[in-house]
Order: sequence, then structure tokens, then C-alpha cells
Amino acid sequence: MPLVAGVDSSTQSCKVVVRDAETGALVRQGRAPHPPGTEVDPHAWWEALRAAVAEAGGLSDVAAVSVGGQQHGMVCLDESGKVVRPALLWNDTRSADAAGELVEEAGGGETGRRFWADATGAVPVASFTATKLRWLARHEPDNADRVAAVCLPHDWLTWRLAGAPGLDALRTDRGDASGTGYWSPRTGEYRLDLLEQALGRRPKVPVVLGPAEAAGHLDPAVLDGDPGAAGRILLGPGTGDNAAAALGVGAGPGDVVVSIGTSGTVFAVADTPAADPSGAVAGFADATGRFLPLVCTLNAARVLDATATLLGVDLDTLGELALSAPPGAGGLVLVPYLEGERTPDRPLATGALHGLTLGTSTPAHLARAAVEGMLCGLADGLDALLAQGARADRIILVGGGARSAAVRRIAPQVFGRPVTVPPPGEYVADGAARQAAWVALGGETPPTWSVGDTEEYAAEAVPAIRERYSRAWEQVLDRVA
Ligand SMILES: Nc1ncnc2c1ncn2[C@@H]1O[C@H](COP(=O)(O)OP(=O)(O)O)[C@@H](O)[C@H]1O
Ligand SMILES: O=C(CO)[C@@H](O)[C@H](O)COP(=O)(O)O
Repeated sequence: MPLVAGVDSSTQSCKVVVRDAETGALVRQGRAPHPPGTEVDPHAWWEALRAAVAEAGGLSDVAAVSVGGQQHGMVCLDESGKVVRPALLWNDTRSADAAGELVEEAGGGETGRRFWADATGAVPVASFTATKLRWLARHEPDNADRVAAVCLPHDWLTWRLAGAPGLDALRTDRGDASGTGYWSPRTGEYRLDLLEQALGRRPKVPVVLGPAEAAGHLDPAVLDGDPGAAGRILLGPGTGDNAAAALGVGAGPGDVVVSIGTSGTVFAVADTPAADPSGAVAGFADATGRFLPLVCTLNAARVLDATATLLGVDLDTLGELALSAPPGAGGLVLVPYLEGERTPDRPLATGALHGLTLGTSTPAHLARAAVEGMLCGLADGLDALLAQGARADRIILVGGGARSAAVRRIAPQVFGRPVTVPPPGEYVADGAARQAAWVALGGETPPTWSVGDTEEYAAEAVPAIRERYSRAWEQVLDRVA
């Protein structure tokens, strides 16, 4: 039984799974935390990956390994392959003005947004790599001048696993390339003109591999591995974490995945590329050769973390409190823009609490409002996805937040549709492992793995929750400068 490994280098932590390549059975796993903040030295991801791999029992017996990673992060390398500055992550909003500039330069307004949606599948927002490069050019010109290559978190980790063999060896895949702002999912080509427009020069970019094309071999020395493994362990192309999650849950036509991690994402696997000039839906590519129209919010599981901290309770108690309050929380609405927001595009916004009365000033009402507010942002994302032609025959709920019973039970009330919840698991790492199995075993499609027994959560829709939220979300303050 050949084994394969999958890595999820996500915002908060690194997770590694080792699975049977043919059946998908879980053999062993490990995890390690990432540092907090929206600017992170990539070496911290490397150390976390090493620790998670060690906890998972090493990689010397696997046939292939693939890395799934948080999307968009700007990893700049100099001529010698050294990291130029800490990476700016997808949730770092300092490049909001840069996003506006890029849209203006393309004609501004509807014209500018349509240009970018047609050229790259998505309208620039602060999350995308291109806007971070523009920020670098404006604010750190000396660093910008040193950039010889730019890549993404998963590209860099794959390259490190290969032994960092020179900038020409950088590899990526369609899924992650589609979040840069300088690659077109429609043509499958880089738009180096747009990269140059953003940064003022054309650094090297990773070669974009096909869905099951190997990125090289693991250098056993880098993980203190068995030297006998040299040249034997294949590296998969890897992909962005959402594309990996789609592979991990086996999403197909008619499925919409809602992932509640640090980010909240709502996405579908599609046969045709999306180009939404409103900017709500990003027309990404997936990890199988298809497309991944996606809506992303900056505020998801951490809204629950923050509310639990505010109330001085743990996450389970927060969930119990939320379920003890009535649907709609008696009119209390939490607008959850704790990190600014990406969808809607309000990078400077802060959160707000509306509808406080003596009656709603209870821990239970606040807990309920937090869960509902977070889900309302995702429900708006679902509507935007449906407006772009996606079908939602089934909604699959994953991510750390899906471990909350309150989230699972309140989601159908807010979405107005039942949700399907696979067993708790690491679906990004699983998707990366499934990609690795595809690379190791070959074939036209990835091997068929079962996710196990899913649970269905159904409930009567409570439209009043979203109606009240829709009147509240615009009424927030921007953060103090
Ligand atoms: N039982 C739970 N109830 C609510 N949230 C949970 C629970 N367990 C984990 N989480 C949330 O999961 C989040 C991490 O999710 P994860 O999908 O691993 O994030 P990321 O991929 O962005 O690093 C944490 O912010 C935490 O609040
Ligand atoms: O920016 C996006 C998608 O466009 C985020 O989904 C990141 O990919 C981070 O994901 P998590 O760490 O929250 O899973």
C-alpha cells in the first residue's frame, strides 16, 4: 500500500496527513501552530511544517507529498533565493489603496473592474498578490528592487522541500496562480504585463504545472530524512487551500463548499471560468483543470474566538450560549468586520453591534449574534455565487468553525437550505494528499476516496435574520488611523 502525504500550511497552523494512496485511509497526522499576525516570515511556516511532519512520523515511507497553502501571500526572493521581507498575507489590508490604484489605472469604476475581471478572473482587492507588490513598490522601493522572484506560500514550501534548487525551479499550479492578479484562468497564461504594472519590473514567477504534474522530488536532507529516499519521493504541484479543500471533500457539480476557517469562503467547482466585474466572486481555477468561483470574507472562525474571549468562555460554551438564545437574537446584530472586510470591499471597516436593549444585553444574545453575523456574511457570498450561475444542490460545511454545533445548527436557518457536514477533519491537507496520490498513481482523474459518513443539518429558514443584518452591515465605522 503506497502512502502519500498532504500538507495544509494555512493561516493559523500547519497540518500534515499521511494516507493510503489507493483507499485514502488515514494512517497518521501532525500539526504545529503558525505565528499570529498578517505579516509572517516564511521561515516560520517552514519550521511549523518540519514540526508537523515530525509529529506525523516523517515522510521517508511516502511515495509523494503535496502542499496546500493559504492563498495570495506575497513571498519575495532575491537573486540568491533569500526571502526579501516577511510575507504579507491574504488578510493584510495595507494594500487596499494599491488595489484601488490598479483599478483606476485600468479606467476606473465599472470599466476598470471589468478589465481586471476579464484579464485575470477577479477584480483586485487588498488580498491579492499583485496589490501587495504595488504596495511594496510604493512603500519599500529598496526591497522592491531586490525582488528577483515572487511566489506564493505553497510554491515556496514546495521549493524548500525540493532543497531550494535555484529560482528557475519554482513551481506552482493553476489554483494558486489564479489568486495572484497576474495570471488568467481563462487562457492559462501569466499576464506579465500586469505583474510589471504592479511592481514596476518583471521578476521570475513559478512555472505553472498541470493538475497531476510532479514538481520534482523531495530532498530527503531537508527533513532529516532517510538519504535512501533521494529521488524517490515525488512532489506534487500543490495548490491553494480552497482548491485543496474542494479536492479533499470530493466536491462535484452542484456542490457549494462553505469553509469557516480564519477566512470564510464559499465556492463551487465549475466547468467555465467566472469573471464578475462587481468583484464579489473571484474567478479562480481549481486543482483538477476546472474552475473555482469563490467568495471570501476576512471574518469567520475568529469572530467566534473573539466573542468567546469577550465573554470569558470557551468555544463549546459559546456555542451552547448561542443555541440558548432565540433565532435573530432578539434583534441584536453583530456586524463582524473585526479585520476590515473583503466582501463587501470594506478594508478599513470595524465591527459593530446593533440592537442592544436591556433584553438583548446577555451573553447568550451576543453569542447568537456572533454566529448569525458571521453566517450572514457567508450567506451574502452564497447569493453572489448563485448570481454568477453556480448551482447549490448541496452545501458542504468544513473548516475549524464547522466543529461548532451552534454553527452547524444555525447555518440552515441563515442560508435557508440544509447543510451537509463531513466528519471533522483536515480537508485541505486531505485534498493535498489526494493530489499527491494522483501524482503517484497517475491516471486521468484523482483516485476516488470516501470522506466517510456525512451529517445533514436541516432547519426552517429564518429570513428575519438576514433582513435585519442587511440593514445593519453598512452602518459601521472605519478604524482609527
Ligand atoms: N469547537 C469549535 N467551535 C468553534 N470554532 C472552532 C472549534 N474548533 C476549532 N474552531 C475554530 O477553528 C479555527 C481554525 O480553523 P482552521 O480551518 O484550522 O483555520 P485556518 O485554516 O484558517 O488556519 C479557529 O479560529 C477556531 O476558532
Ligand atoms: O484569501 C483566501 C481565499 O481567496 C483565503 O481563503 C486564504 O486562502 C486563507 O485561508 P484560511 O487559512 O482561512 O483557510
